[in-house]
Amino acid sequence: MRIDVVSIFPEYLAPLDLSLIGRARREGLLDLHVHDLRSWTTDRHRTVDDTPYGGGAGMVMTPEPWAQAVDHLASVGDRSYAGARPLLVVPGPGGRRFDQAMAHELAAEPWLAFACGRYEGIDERVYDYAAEALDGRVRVVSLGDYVLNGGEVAVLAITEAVARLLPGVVGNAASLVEESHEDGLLEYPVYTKPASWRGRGVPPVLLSGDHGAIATWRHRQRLERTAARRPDLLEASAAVNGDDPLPIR
Ligand SMILES: NC(=S)c1ccno1
Repeated sequence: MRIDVVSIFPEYLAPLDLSLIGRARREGLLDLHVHDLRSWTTDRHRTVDDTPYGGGAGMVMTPEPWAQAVDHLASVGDRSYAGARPLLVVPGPGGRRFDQAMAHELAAEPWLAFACGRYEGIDERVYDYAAEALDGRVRVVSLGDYVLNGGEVAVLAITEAVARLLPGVVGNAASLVEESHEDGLLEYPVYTKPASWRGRGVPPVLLSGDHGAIATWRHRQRLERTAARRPDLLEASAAVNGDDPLPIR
């Protein structure tokens, strides 16, 4: 997978050099290109914003640098990928909610590009321009119903959630199963040595060696934890599957 990120703070993406994502890049599983939007400015101050038409607080990101960034991505597609175009993801509070299902969707894409807005946002005409230049593949995506100062933090989160699903990135693919949100349930509690710690023990079933009993216990823990913390997930599952949210009584 190739990922391009355009930002006025490229150094914000430095954490993508670390840990599993950094190793995936070094092993060629992930081809990451981070671009400074200001490299597509022409004035002495490398300006990327201006006052909003219609008034209001703050500044709006001007369209031209973004259009040149989009043109660069299209030219990369023409030059190196037989005319292919990336799916452009623009993080923003007004976007479609990012979730594990979308992480899988994005992980199936060969090429993602992220546009990190700042200030009060990007001139709306850029979205239309990008849609024309990128075969209509532009998606505004929100991590949640809250406001960040820009898209970079969201790109870090989305990139990690997506890249870890790529074959070979997470050492043991089995660890991706039974994770929270993979099948509509939260994950079960985990324990490790020592068996007795500051007067607290480990559930005896986990020390029993009875794998069937352990699996049953873990599933029940997932159901109970989901019911306690995220009942909405159970209601959504019941609405879709028509099943009793807590079949184990
Ligand atoms: N909620 C998201 S993803 C966001 C991006 C910028 N501000 O909020």
